[in-house]
Formats: sequence, structure tokens, C-alpha cells
Amino acid sequence: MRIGAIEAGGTKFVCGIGNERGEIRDSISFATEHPEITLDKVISYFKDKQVDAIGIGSFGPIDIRHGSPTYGYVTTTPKPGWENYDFLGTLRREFDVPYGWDTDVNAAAFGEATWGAAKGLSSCLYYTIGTGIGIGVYSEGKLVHGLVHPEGGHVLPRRHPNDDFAGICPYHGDCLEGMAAGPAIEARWTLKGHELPVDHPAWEIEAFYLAQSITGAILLNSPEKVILGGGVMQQSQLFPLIRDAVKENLNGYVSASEILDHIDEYIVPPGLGQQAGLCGALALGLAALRTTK
Ligand SMILES: Nc1ncnc2c1ncn2[C@@H]1O[C@H](COP(=O)(O)OP(=O)(O)OP(=O)(O)O)[C@@H](O)[C@H]1O
Ligand SMILES: [Zn+2]
Repeated sequence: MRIGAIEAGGTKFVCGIGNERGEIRDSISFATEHPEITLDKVISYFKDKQVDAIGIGSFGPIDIRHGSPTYGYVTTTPKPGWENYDFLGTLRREFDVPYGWDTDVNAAAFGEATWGAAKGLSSCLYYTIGTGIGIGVYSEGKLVHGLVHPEGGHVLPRRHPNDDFAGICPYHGDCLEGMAAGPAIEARWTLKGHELPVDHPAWEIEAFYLAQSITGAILLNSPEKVILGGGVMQQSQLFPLIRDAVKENLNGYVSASEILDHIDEYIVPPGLGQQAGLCGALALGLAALRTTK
């Protein structure tokens, strides 16, 4: 079985080929440019690969509502050329195979539930904290879509008492993404995340915002695992800060031993490491193939 996988990020695209065991056999990566240029590269990569299906985890917002006239489109992005772009349709015209199509973070959540840190569980949340913040929601064995799709990165947080940063989300200013994504860290401290020392006060503030979101998400969704990925989470000192803050926020109210006694195994990095996004797309492609058989 040869499944094509596309991790379509706002900064870079990764395309690969994998199998039903979640093993990636080959992959390439290139910068995200204007959609025509980018999709040309995707198409030429898959041209001679004879894939049985293709899974796509895409940056968004995207249309994932079956039956919608713009199903498969990237919708309201400010990224030049990508607004209202028919991503899926462009590929369908080239390759007549089943397609899995979802957000990058839903894909990663699905990959983690299939082969990674949430394997065997019927629910998890997948956070990416990178250029933006996105939250994939997997619940009762299914990815959550709903009205559009979850956009958990734009929830409005309570402000840290020592933080007067205005926030940089173009839509909301001080939403979670505007306060805690990589570019917000850089704007607040005038240094990039990887340039800040591990004991800098930035990390306690960063953990405060992320823990607040995770606390809310635990209360709202009751996930069996919370997975934190993306460039900012390379700062591994964030994990204990976040775990402690989540426990403090919950204050014993959620009486699950996973949180009270084993939080180190409850809030974790991706089990699939850097391949969470691509394996997630692979899992979507595989699921699409199985539903058409
Ligand atoms: N080691 C690091 N420590 C702290 N911040 C980092 C680190 N590596 C990357 N970042 C920050 O993460 C952001 C880039 O995110 P990431 O590496 O996840 O790429 P991305 O795919 O562009 O992000 P997204 O998933 O939002 O599209 C930048 O703002 C960068 O400063
Ligand atoms: Zn926002």
C-alpha cells in the first residue's frame, strides 16, 4: 500500500509516501510560495509515485464541510494567493484517488491517536505552538469538525499579572496566539524564543498562557492525552512549568489520577516527534482509502 501524505504548512510543505504501519518511506520539503508554484511542486513529486490515496493536513482556515461548494478550499487566510484557493480540487484534477482532508492540527492529532502518544485512546488534543497556535481535537474516536473546525488558538486568555504586552493577532490582538505563539514571544522580548535563556521570565509567562488554554480544554473536552508540539515546545523547560500550572489551575477539581498523579505522561510531546504532521496526513489518507473500500 502506498499512501501519499502532505503536511501543508504556512511556511513549508512536506510531501511523503508511507504505508499502513505509519512508516514514511520517502519525503521532500519545500517553502510555501504562491499556490500555483507550490502545488506544481506537490504534483511533480507525486507524479510517478502511483499512490493509492492522499492525505492532507493543511494550514487554514480551510473548508472541511462535506457537501459545501467550497469543500477542499483554503478560505480566509491573509497569505498571498491562498485566499479562497481550491487546494483539493487542484490535486483531484491530477490524481484520481481517495483523499483525506483536514486541518494540520487535526491531522497531527489523528496521527498521534493512530501511531503516537495517544495510540489506543479515543480522545486527545494536539497543540502546535509555532508561527501560530492551533489545536486539533480528537474525541470519541473522531476528529471534531462542527460548524467550521475548532480554532482554539484564538481563544481569549486571562492576562498574566506582570504582562502588559498588547498582543499581535491581526484579528484579536491579545488572544492566545497573539500572546504566546513564536512571533509573540519575539515581539514581547525582542529576541527569538531560541535566543532567550532557559531561566528567562518569558517561559513562566508562556507557560501561564498555554496552561490556561490547556486547563480550559481539559474542562471542555476531557481529553485522555494532551500533546504539545511546534517549534516553541522545543523549549523543554516549558513542560514542567505547564504541568504545574495546569494542576494549580484545576486545583484538584478534575479527580483523574492521570492528572493528579501522572501528569508527566498526560501532557507530553508528540510521540511521533517531528513526523507528527506528516504521519497525521498519512493516517488521513489511509482512513480515506479504507472508507472507499
Ligand atoms: N527552539 C526553539 N525555541 C523557541 N522558539 C522556537 C524554536 N524553534 C522555533 N521557534 C519559534 O517557533 C516559530 C516557528 O514555528 P515552527 O518551527 O513550529 O514552524 P511553523 O511550521 O512555521 O509553525 P506553524 O506550525 O505555526 O505553521 C517561530 O516563531 C520560532 O521563533
Ligand atoms: Zn486571534
